[in-house]
Amino acid sequence: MRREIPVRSSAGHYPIIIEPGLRRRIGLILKSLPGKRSYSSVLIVTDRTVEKLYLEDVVRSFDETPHVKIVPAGEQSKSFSVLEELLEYVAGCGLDRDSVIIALGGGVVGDLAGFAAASFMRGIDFIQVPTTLLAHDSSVGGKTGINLRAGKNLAGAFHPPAAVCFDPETFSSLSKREWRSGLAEVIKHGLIRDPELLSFALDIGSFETAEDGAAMGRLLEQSIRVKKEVVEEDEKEKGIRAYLNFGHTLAHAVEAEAGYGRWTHGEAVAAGMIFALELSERTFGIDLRSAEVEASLQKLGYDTRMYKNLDTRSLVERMKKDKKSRQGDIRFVLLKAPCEPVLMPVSETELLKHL
Ligand SMILES: NC(=O)c1ccc[n+]([C@@H]2O[C@H](COP(=O)([O-])OP(=O)(O)OC[C@H]3O[C@@H](n4cnc5c(N)ncnc54)[C@H](O)[C@@H]3O)[C@@H](O)[C@H]2O)c1
Ligand SMILES: O=C(O)C(=O)C[C@@H](O)[C@H](O)[C@H](O)COP(=O)(O)O
Ligand SMILES: [Zn+2]
Repeated sequence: MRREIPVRSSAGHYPIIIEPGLRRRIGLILKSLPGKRSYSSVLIVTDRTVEKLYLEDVVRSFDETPHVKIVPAGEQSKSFSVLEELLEYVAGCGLDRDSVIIALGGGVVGDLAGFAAASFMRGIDFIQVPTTLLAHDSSVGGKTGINLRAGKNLAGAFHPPAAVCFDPETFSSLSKREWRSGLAEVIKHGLIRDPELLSFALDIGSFETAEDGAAMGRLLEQSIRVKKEVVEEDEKEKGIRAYLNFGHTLAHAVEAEAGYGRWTHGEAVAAGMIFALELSERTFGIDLRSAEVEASLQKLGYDTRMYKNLDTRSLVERMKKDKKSRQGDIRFVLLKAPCEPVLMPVSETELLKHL
């Protein structure tokens, strides 16, 4: 069954389309986008793993063979060197301002290709074709970018996609580890805004259950709705969008400190969320059932304490470079009650005590 969710953005509206088999109809979708003239050139960006699985289906959906750029799979591709190579390729293929870049893959490909589209000729269209559960988060809202040695996502742009096209059939090839990574962002959306989604996601029991069509549809759609509501209200993170960073202050420090790709983004976010829950409980003197949430996460195979093996002072130094910091003051998204996030400073002393 086809589902379509419109998202309001500074560039107008874009559709999120969820439909089994959609990867075989991307060419048609492009022709049917409201208000779009036909694109002069199409370039698909994908990674080595997704290329083998789904590239041919997408390529065949076009009347004329599109350009293709394949990047290595994994977080290391969100780098200046890969971006530079990609942009040179885009220019070499002769794309112009009426061209479109298609990001076929997970969050890494989406963030990288989206940033290439945001910067090439100061901005051309791009379409997200997400193939991981995690990318329900990364494909919506227009945040694009790459990592610097100094920190995660430190170079990037807000550049809303022209469309987001989910083919849930592509999730069938995801490893358990990638399911786990994606579920962490679903749980985040539950924790900050949707208690019913939170219970459903925590009780999922196994990733085999999550793969079941009905359960997957529910996880995907409810989680997308939370993301949509937040980014529609605050596209450029002037206010409530920062709440989507729940668990990320520590997570991004962990990812950079351990070496990009050592932990998946969702694994790091899961640990970061438990840390933020405990910090919230201490700060506000309330019970947010952090121990229960942690037990559920551990049952699903998350290592919620992996940051314990990393140097505490280095983690704190990295957190100072987080985009939410102001004049070196680290700010965390905490919960003052279930589903009631706040953004507030947390002292270094407090962090060093609990890390
Ligand atoms: N822009 C945003 O708002 C936003 C939001 C959340 C996360 N992110 C970013 O997203 C990235 C993580 O995304 P991700 O977890 O999708 O990582 P990813 O893109 O690296 O994909 C994970 C792995 O799964 C493989 N893969 C992708 N689709 C597959 C499929 N259908 N079957 C089998 N294997 C498949 C990939 O090749 C890769 O090895 C991080 O860099 C994170 O910072 C961005
Ligand atoms: O969309 C957002 O805003 C988010 O914070 C979603 C996060 O899950 C995502 O990891 C995002 O890339 C983090 O953004 P950043 O601005 O902290 O780099
Ligand atoms: Zn995230």
